[in-house]
Amino acid sequence: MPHGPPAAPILYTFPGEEPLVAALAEFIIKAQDEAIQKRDRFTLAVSGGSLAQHLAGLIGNPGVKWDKWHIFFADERCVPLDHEYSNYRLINEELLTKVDIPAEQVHAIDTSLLDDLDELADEYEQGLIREFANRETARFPVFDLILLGMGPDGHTASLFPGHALLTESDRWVAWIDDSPKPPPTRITLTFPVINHAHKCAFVATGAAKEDILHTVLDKPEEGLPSSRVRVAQPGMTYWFVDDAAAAKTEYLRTPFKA
Ligand SMILES: O=C(O)[C@H](O)[C@@H](O)[C@H](O)[C@H](O)COP(=O)(O)O
Repeated sequence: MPHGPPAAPILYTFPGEEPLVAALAEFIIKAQDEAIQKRDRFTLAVSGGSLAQHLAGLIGNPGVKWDKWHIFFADERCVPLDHEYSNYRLINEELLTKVDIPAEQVHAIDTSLLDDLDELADEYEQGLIREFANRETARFPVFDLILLGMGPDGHTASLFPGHALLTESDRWVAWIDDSPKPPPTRITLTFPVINHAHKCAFVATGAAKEDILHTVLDKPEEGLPSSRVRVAQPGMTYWFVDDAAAAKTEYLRTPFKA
């Protein structure tokens, strides 16, 4: 896939949770259909946090072809898979246990490597290489869709403001042991991987996000991690936001159309 400079993100706003959840499901299913048509599979990376509950529109949705889905984690906390902090546990409880996705198509971290973060991140990267090798010729894996959240400090995945990882240009998966949001040890996809996706979509809701959304969208020159998500063309970056989170941003709204 040829990659050009990134286009400006597209902002969709919704009056509340319900229409946002419905629109997000429609958007994901469209991305799924395009991917299956071209590649007969749908590769997705998901974050933790509140994102999981915003995926509820996929449950029981006849448009979803679960057998074609291959799910990775945009970031994961380095804890056992049944730990309260585990992103896998969260997505599993909120979504995966309620749908019919083959277990081997959900790529959790290898928790036998929790004592060696280098090995853990490397093994996760190997999983990406196994998934994407021979399917894409690009230098980086090209996910069909990456779903992200945004923290109140502007972080996304486990890419935090001011962290050395913001300039990582080589690794696909990196680890950190100094996350300001607990727990401290995490692995994360890096910016080159995120920005090579076919599509990347943020979901941010609630008044607690209004200030940071204003900074991230209206002042990208401040270089906060969420502002650095700019998918290379022909890919695109999207924001799914409720009116409460969008209260302060002056960024141009686009009417939603899947
Ligand atoms: O594992 C994590 O901590 C997340 O991947 C993180 O990047 C999250 O998406 C944001 O902190 C937003 O979280 P909320 O949506 O819960 O505010």
